[in-house]
Amino acid sequence: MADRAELLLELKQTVSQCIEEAKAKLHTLSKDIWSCPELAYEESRSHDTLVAFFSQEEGWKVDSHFKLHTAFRATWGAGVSEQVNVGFLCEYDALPEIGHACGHNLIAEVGAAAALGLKAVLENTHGKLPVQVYVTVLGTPAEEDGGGKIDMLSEGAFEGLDVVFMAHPSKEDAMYLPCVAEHDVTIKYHGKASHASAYPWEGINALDAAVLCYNNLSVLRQQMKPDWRVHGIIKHGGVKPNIIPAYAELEYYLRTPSRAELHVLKAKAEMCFRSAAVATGCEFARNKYDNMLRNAVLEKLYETNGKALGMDFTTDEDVLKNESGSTDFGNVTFAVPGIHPYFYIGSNALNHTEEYTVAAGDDRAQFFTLRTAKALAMTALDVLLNPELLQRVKQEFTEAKLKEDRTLTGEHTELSDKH
Ligand SMILES: NCCCC[C@H](NC(=O)CCN)C(=O)O
Repeated sequence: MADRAELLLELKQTVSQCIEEAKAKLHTLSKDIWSCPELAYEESRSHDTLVAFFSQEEGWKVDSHFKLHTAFRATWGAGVSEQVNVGFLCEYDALPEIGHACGHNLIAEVGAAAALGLKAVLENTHGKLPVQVYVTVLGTPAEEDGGGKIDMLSEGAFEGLDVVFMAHPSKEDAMYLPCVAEHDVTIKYHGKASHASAYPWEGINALDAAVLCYNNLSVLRQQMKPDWRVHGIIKHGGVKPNIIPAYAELEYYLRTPSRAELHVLKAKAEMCFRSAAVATGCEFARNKYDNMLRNAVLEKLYETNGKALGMDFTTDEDVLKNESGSTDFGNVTFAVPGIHPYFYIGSNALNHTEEYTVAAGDDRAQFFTLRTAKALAMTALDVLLNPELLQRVKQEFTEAKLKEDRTLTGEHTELSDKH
């Protein structure tokens, strides 16, 4: 046991050193992505930058345009049977008008750095590990809109992975922040145009329907559970004041802490759409985001490694209980055990702001980004050197998934009976 502990410490020190030695090219990678923000499913340049990055590294097999046009896969390992397949994910989509305001360029850097560090160590263990290891990097586009990981899950991109890691820039270090289930919906109203002054009575005002829909959803909030969310915009409300709008369109996000509750909220919201007018179109998006299935074993390992590297994990109960965005990584956690910690980047700016865009491109973010990559790679080493630990990770995943699935069927039935 002491030998394993000594080996683990030695390998973790080597991982840190390898990532440090690669910091210049990793920074260039991140800055290249940051400087050319691309929207969901349109990340062609970022895809090419990451594919070139791994193609120039020795030993990686790179599949460009993997399952999705702007997704990729890079793999390293012997490809023998009985191996452990460790996955690292890279996100790289930006937000409309404000660029990388969620720091996805840093997510890509963390994934690449952790994979490089782990691979560098594994190349030199010469049989000291109890397992053969395969390292898989998946470039997963369109997290902010559409859910590229969900498309890739349905295409089998995550099959064979034993454990998966990524990390997300934030205003604090956290092993986990609440991630809720979410579904996009576009609501369309078709009316009839007419001159708004000369003969408005001849028109059918689609914008009126949109406004009523907006107000219906606003008053629905009184009957929503406090941790449900409904928020949206009127994307199209007419072209000129003197033309009765013949078309109006709204886009909304519906969110609940669990997959099961989302079903109930969607039903309530749909009644709001339809009661505003005879809604001529109500299209739920192709992909529904799941809540996150946590893994306490991996979170604890990550916390230990992060603290050893100087991370100061938040203990603010408000943040830990209420911070609730969504991510398509939630869907991944129902297929593969994994963690999606958050990391401080040297700024108190809030995600999805122009200030955060500046912070994500600032050199000051590099120290925190590389530290996170080291902690992820070290956490991977923890489970690779200790097969029993990996079994505990998988056991927890199986039990948590079973519990969620029971809730999904049970709560779904119970909630639908009530509404
Ligand atoms: N279908 C739209 C999902 C939006 C996902 C978005 N995610 C985040 O902000 C996490 C950080 N990228 C959200 O929660 O609004």
